[in-house]
Amino acid sequence: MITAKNLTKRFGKLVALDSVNLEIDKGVTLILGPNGGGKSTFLNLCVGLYRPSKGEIKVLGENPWSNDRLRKKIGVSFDPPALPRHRSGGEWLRYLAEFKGLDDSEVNEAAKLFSASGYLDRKIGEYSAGMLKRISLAQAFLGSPELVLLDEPLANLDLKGIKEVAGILKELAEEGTNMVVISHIWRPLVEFSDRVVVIAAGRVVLEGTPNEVIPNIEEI
Ligand SMILES: Nc1ncnc2c1ncn2[C@@H]1O[C@H](COP(=O)(O)OP(=O)(O)OP(=O)(O)O)[C@@H](O)[C@H]1O
Repeated sequence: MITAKNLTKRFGKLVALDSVNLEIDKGVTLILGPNGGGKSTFLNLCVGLYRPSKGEIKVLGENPWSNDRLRKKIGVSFDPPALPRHRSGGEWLRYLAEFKGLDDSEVNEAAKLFSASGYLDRKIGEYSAGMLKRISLAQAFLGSPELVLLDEPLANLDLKGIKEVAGILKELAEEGTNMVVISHIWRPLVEFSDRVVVIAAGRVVLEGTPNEVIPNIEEI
């Protein structure tokens, strides 16, 4: 699904990702690692918001940089969610549905999935952090994309919400949704993850099945 070859991203003198070679297959891949390690930078390169400084990245066989055709095929939830404050959640999801060539009914389905239907008419700027997260998750799964990338899907949710959303992600995984998930709250997600990748200081430092990787992450 995703191939990175010598993928490097610099911000001025800072090397956020340093010659990363990584192959992400179908299924669920969990990306872990310390703050500032380069995880979100990797996600931003995957969705074409950043352009590599060196090396290359291919997502579903395409170069993601400024690639609207690819953006229509994938779903993404950022952290913090980057959503327009003066629009309602419903307006934003309908705008995205139109961009992706989807029917409006998909908006209701995605909102229902994350229990966000009750506030689709309210302005995003009025949402609590948890409500914002649910709309952002609905955005990611809108129209059942081939690949969904999630940055901290469990952040800002209360304990009940964490359990609920982890359960939904598990069901979607079992139905065959391909996901790349960055999460500091990894315990509820690891049981249904196929692979775990640890990125620290701009490099992939561990990679394998959960059984191979999790026992070795104490120091992260
Ligand atoms: N747009 C940017 N401009 C300048 N520096 C950036 C930018 N985005 C990220 N960085 C830097 O790149 C490094 C990696 O950041 P990144 O957000 O990818 O880490 P992360 O692993 O997602 O961290 P966290 O777990 O805290 O979310 C950090 O040193 C960060 O300050």
